[in-house]
Amino acid sequence: MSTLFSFSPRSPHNAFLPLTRQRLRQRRGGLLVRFSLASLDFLDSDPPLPPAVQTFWKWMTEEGVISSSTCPLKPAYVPEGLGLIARRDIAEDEIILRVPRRLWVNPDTVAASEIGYLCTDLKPWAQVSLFLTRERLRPNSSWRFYIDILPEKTNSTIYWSEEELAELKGTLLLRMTKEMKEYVKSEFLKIEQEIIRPNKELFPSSITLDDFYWAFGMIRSRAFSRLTGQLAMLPLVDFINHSSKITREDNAEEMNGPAGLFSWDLLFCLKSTIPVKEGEQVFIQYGLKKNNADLALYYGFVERNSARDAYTFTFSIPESDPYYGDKVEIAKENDLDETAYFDVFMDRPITQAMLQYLRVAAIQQTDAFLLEPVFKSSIWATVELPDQKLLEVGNLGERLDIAVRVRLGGKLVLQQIQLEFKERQLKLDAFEYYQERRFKELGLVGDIGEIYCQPKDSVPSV
Ligand SMILES: C[S@@+](CC[C@H](N)C(=O)[O-])C[C@H]1O[C@@H](n2cnc3c(N)ncnc32)[C@H](O)[C@@H]1O
Repeated sequence: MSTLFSFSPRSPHNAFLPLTRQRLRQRRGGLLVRFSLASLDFLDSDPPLPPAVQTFWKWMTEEGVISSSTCPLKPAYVPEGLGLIARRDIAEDEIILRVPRRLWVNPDTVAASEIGYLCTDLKPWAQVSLFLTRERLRPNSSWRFYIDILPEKTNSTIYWSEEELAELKGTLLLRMTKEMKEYVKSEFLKIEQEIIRPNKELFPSSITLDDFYWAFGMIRSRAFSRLTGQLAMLPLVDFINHSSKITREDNAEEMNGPAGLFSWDLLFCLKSTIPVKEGEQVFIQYGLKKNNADLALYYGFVERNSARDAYTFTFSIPESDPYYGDKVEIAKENDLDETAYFDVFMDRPITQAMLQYLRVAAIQQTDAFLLEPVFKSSIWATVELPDQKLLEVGNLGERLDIAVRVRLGGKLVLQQIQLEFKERQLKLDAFEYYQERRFKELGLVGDIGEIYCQPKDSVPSV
């Protein structure tokens, strides 16, 4: 597999060269089938679109998914890579694409394929990853026109080199990336041993971990799952890019409808949630709840918007806790677990759920124990803002820019949390302790703290 980014050990910042159009053209070579492109004049573009994209568009036309006369969209080079441009004005909530189920790549597609019977015990993402990896290596794959338009990689941190990942030191994004890669690797090793090696006739080309990472990255950055209920890669729909200007997520619906000349099928329908003028790019919202670390991990970009700056705290109730069972039970009753994750966003208060979880976890411990991890000097020693300066200097390249913004976002949020906890610490004396409240409820403690040996109501008055 060729690589998009070249590295020079003497110049670490070369690792972060931006993805230029020239590079984009190189990555999507692919097969140019001799379709007549006469009816697809609207695909003319400067610079010209890669042959693989033209072939793919033609394929979609032949499949009856788009009509060159009525399709409101065309593919084009945009700052986000490839994207969809309006060929005419588009109205709010107008359906702009309909992709029939027979063209979705999902666990049903895998089940119906030659390797389907081998994949029944795999998780949906692993099934589709193995399928995509295999189809990519098969010269005569019936999915060739789709696979040829998929990029070789994105800027998702799962594709970053060790040198690039080193820029994320101290961030949760680094841990999330490493854990995710470890998880994918362990699934791959199992699949390799139990499925690929014993079935060489079905897997004639060798499949590497990097091939599997590629497929996983494509799924993470392009698959849809909300509507179909199961993960699905949706050719054509997955040309759509994200914009922070889009504030609605209800961009799709499913319906039965015509799917080609003589067929009827379930259709995945993509809508534009805002009106778009002819010539403008059509966008969707990839997830309002995602923070910048999520965006970097899944899609390989971040937003320059402090509302996405977040720090994800991971809290656990230790098994050694004498009240472990009770506490986990309370957590589960509140849709949490022995380990819980809480995003804290810039300029937004800490959520009640996080404070409640912490209180439960700390019952019968001191408040200092509760807060200690947050104030640990090893964390705070790094909480100054040299990254702000780096951003001001600018011209960092795409990946270093992502790393610096995620680091800085996390640090700013940690600083905000430190202030918030300090303020709470000052007010601690005025707070009622859990035990105190419980004792009051039981009548063992009075309003001003007087202690009774028996419930107050049963204390005889003298
Ligand atoms: C569903 S694909 C969209 C099509 C993609 N641009 C392409 O060239 O194939 C998602 C990928 O597009 C890119 N992308 C989408 N929205 C973006 C944005 N707002 N900023 C930067 N990159 C974006 C990222 O590489 C992301 O992983």
